[in-house]
Amino acid sequence: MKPVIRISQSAQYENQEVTIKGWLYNMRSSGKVRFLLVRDGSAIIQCVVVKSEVSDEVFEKTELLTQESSLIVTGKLVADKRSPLGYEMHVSDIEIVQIAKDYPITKKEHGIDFLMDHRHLWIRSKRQHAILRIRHEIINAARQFFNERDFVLVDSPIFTPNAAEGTTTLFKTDYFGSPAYLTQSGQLYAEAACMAFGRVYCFGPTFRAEKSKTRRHLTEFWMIEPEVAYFDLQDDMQLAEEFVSYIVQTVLKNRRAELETLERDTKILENTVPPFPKIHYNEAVEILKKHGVDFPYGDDFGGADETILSEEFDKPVIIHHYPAEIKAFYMKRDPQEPQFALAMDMLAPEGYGEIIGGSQREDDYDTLLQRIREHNLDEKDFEWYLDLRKYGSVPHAGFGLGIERTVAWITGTKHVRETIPFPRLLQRIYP
Ligand SMILES: NC(=O)C[C@H]([NH3+])C(=O)NS(=O)(=O)OC[C@H]1O[C@@H](n2cnc3c(N)ncnc32)[C@H](O)[C@@H]1O
Ligand SMILES: [Mg+2]
Repeated sequence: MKPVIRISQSAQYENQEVTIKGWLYNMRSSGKVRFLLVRDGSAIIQCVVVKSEVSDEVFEKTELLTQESSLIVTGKLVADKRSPLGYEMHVSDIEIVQIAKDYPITKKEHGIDFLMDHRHLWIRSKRQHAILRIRHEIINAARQFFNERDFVLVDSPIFTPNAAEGTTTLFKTDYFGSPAYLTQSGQLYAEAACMAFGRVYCFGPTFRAEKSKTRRHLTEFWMIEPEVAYFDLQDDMQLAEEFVSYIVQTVLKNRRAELETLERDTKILENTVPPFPKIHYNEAVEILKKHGVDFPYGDDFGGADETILSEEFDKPVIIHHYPAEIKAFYMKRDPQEPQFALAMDMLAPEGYGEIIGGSQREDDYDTLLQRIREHNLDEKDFEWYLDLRKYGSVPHAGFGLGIERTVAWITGTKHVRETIPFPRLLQRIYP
């Protein structure tokens, strides 16, 4: 029995007979030789079938094979400098598991709607596979970063009784006869957790009934949200830049092959190290004016503004001190300039826009109660949240990093629908 290996393990089995279980990615012939590109999810290897070196039965099997047929190949692994993998297999046996008839995604160009309708198959293609591999790396690095710094994972609930990020983008559901809402952000619960553990993070899907059909918006997206007791805005911004730098440098170290598949220019990624430029909202408005944008002072920045702002810098930029009027109820105001909230957004360069939103939280009971009332929120839904300001309240801050927008930037992918396995958009929840 030959060892069954993952293609990515080839280096450990050079000049040995091995078995690989996978699918036919592509095939070409040259007379009495067949070149099978076999993928197993870890990599792709060229398997060479020479008519004179195998039984007629094995060679005839190659005549039956089609794109994405599942098969088990056995043969000798030999070094080959021409192969991106560095190895190829000289086949001695083939077992066909299933012939794939009329696999719909062919090598020709397909429209995006067709590809999205076949997302469950499209994720097998080289580019999509590379993007999702990098997504995995980003999530792994993010968890590693927090685990190495003594953060405790305390996941927030998905069903919630309240709105965290405004009441206009809530998904409402019936919860045994009472209304409940799919979480927009795990933050409020992370604040409770940080009073118990000091420094926490939560990581999960979050939901926004956004009526936006932009390349940056999903209705279900994944967010990782740290929260730290005794942190202020400055601490928050420093944690954010260290966090993003760690993620980017880890991807550069571990996912070169995938970045090459995506033909990603990594210059700006190489440059993503602390410190990041940090500018006040007022400075950001000046930059927009310099670019001839007639920006209404006091507004939030839109996608186009964020693109202009992010293209001013050769690494992510943090904008802080947004007008309090346009920000969430929980944000603390700057005592020196109370018209501004102690908020920050991180914009990725190259026009990818906002990847992080965060702030220092209001820690005074009466002030927070006043904000809840000003925002016409139901006080009883926030009694627990107000308790955090009754029993040992402390300054604290945190942020949320959107996984999909971060994947889009790092992989150089224009639309977030290609950065999540099964995207949920304004007009799509299939497959
Ligand atoms: N713990 C916190 O302080 C997080 C805070 N409560 C929060 O939710 N901020 S945020 O609304 O700016 O969203 C944070 C990030 O979440 C991402 N985000 C936010 N909304 C979306 C949509 N609709 N689609 C994809 N990604 C989205 C984007 O990167 C934002 O910067
Ligand atoms: Mg935001």
